[in-house]
Amino acid sequence: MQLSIENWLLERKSELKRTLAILIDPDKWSNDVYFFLKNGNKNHLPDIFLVGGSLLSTNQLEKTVKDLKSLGKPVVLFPGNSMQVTKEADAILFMSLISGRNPEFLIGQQVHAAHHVKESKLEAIPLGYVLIDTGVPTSVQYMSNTQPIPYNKEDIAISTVMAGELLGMRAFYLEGGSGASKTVSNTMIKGVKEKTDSLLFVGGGIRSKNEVVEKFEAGADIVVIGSAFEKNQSLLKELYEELNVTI
Ligand SMILES: CC(C)=CCC/C(C)=C/CC/C(C)=C/CC/C(C)=C/COP(=O)(O)OP(=O)(O)O
Ligand SMILES: O=P(O)(O)OC[C@@H](O)CO
Ligand SMILES: [Mg+2]
Repeated sequence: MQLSIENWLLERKSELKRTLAILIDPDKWSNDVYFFLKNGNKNHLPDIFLVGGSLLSTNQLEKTVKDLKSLGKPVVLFPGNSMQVTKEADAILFMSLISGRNPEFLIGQQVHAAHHVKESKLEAIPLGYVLIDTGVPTSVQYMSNTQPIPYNKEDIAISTVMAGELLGMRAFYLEGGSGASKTVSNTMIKGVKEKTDSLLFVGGGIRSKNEVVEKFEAGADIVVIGSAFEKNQSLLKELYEELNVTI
């Protein structure tokens, strides 16, 4: 029987395998990037693709997901709003922005999406999204109209994740937002890790192989790279060749 995406990620976690995710913004998806991935070395593909954006201004979500699916890797929706749902994906991070206090992103968007998600039979992974202030405002902060957790307030981040877990969330996404000027601190990742066994995604501003390794060593189960891959697709090759990140 095929494992659900969540169980597959949990199995990798229990085997201490590091999972590298590439975030694809459908607005930036192009045939060039597609053929680069399709024709390149299959060993240099990430373990999993996330697809989403805090704002989509093109109608390319379905095409992007279908193209990515053809590469043979799991494709998981990482939706910025209720419109970013398509049954073509393998799963959806069904998330609530728990670092913020905007009801629209705590529960409003989820209510809008609920029927569509159920009917699509997508696997939904209940996830707490935790935004950290890394100094420069990000799209997600602006679009969600929420205040991120202060950079050095590990205790707030830890309590937020604990509360999410008590509410039944099974995964957390700790991040500074796309293109963050600095990454979430290793101290914060370690602190959160000590208090939860749930799946931990870490992203935002991760640009180099050293940062990828650091975040895994601090406790990330899944490290997500978006902007750096958009700028330089060969980054994947470098990461796999020099770091063996998944093994
Ligand atoms: C469960 C459903 C259907 C929706 C949940 C909606 C919520 C709560 C979203 C959380 C907040 C949010 C807007 C997250 C977006 C995360 C994301 C896909 C970021 C990608 O980066 P961008 O923010 O688009 O960055 P750029 O502007 O740099 O492209
Ligand atoms: O684009 P970057 O900075 O890599 O961030 C990826 C993801 O965590 C954004 O939500
Ligand atoms: Mg985007």
